[in-house]
Amino acid sequence: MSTPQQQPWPAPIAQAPVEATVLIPGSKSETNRALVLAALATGPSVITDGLDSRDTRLMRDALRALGVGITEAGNQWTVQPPSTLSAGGTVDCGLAGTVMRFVPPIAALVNGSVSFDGDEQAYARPMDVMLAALDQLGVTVEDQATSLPFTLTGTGRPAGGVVTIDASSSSQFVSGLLLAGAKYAEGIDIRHDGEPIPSLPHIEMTVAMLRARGVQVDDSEPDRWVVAPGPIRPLDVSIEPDLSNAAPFLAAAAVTGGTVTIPHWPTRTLQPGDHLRGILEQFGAEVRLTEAGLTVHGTDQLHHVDLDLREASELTPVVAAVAALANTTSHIRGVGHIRGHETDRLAALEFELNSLGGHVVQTDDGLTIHPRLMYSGEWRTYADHRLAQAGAVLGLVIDDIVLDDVSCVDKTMPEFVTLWQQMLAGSERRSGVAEARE
Ligand SMILES: O=C(O)C1=C[C@@H](OP(=O)(O)O)[C@@H](O)[C@H](O)C1
Ligand SMILES: C=C(OP(=O)(O)O)C(=O)O
Repeated sequence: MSTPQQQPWPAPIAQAPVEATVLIPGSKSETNRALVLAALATGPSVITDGLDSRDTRLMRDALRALGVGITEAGNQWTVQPPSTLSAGGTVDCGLAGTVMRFVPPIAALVNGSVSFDGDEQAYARPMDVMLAALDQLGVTVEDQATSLPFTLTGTGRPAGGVVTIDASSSSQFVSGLLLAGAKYAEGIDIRHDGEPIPSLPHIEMTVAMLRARGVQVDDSEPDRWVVAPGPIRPLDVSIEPDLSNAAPFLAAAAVTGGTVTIPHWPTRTLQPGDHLRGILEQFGAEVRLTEAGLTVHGTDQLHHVDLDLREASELTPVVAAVAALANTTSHIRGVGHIRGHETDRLAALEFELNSLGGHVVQTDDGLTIHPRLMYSGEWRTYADHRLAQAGAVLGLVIDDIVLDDVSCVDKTMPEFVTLWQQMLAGSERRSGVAEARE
């Protein structure tokens, strides 16, 4: 299906330490969960400050293809669930994990067929676990497909009950089944059997958002989630800023010795991006959470780190970029599954950092990063928004880094380039660099 046009981008160097306050748009993970739950609810819900990006547009269009009414008026979207979900549609998943893992369990509620496709690159992302789970639930998966594209045929109301899966390749398999499970006749009893599940905070976010809508979820046993059948209450919600998308901006403060504030940083949140506070401290930055938001102040020290990022694996590319600029060798562990993210992120980071002069080695479950003097060159982004963010961070302090394609930021933050440029322009004005150049 259609993919965005490639757009090369010379990543701007920081002429001065960055000094900026950056407003970060809404959380992808929260927005797409809020949309799905609103679509399955017993009445209309209003979502305020939802993220408007490719992944959430794909989700809105996917739900519309199933007959859900969604009207958008500025920063408020009203979601009107249909009395019955409709069959016959095609869902474009793009490269969005949340669309390809959250929508099929809803399609299981349709009496008839729904087809799923996506970017060619999405065909490589793990789907086998979800398709096998749906098969256990009585949904027909045409041609026994194990990845995108595929067609599902449901009978209207799956029985539900016990489903045993190995979710070690993505927490989204558990979240997807949880989100729809209350609508199955017997609810759902998900049991994980395998290596540890990554990104557990994202599953906790799913559970919390279900409970906020009156759904009973028992997660008292490790690796087991039991959802009672029942209605999902409509709920009007405001979406938090996307804390993972704050990563490159906060990293900019750390690597340039500047100061960046992100307003509206929640004091309590289930977003794994909140781990950035501890991570940046370990790199040697000063981190303060006040009423003004989260402020990161870079010091003249960039320490190496030894981090298990299993819970917050989507931070790996930006963390790896910072680590490549640190004083000595860093280790990132617990993220073997990100080989199945937008691209094989471990291979991509190893290759790209090494091609700029770094010395990075993949391990079974992460990266060993030996900082070296790095030099100008092309940074390939592999259609991965977080690779683009990592390249932008490096470009702040290494001359002439050119991203082969920055359009991929549309996935979760279409305004990335504008916000990045504003951050740098404001910093130059404050430091007087801009005037000195004129
Ligand atoms: O449920 C979610 O919203 C997400 C779960 C995580 O997926 P994995 O468990 O596949 O890492 C995360 O990396 C992704 O960006 C968003
Ligand atoms: C892994 C990510 O996305 P997705 O939701 O497509 O899995 C990500 O945003 O880093």
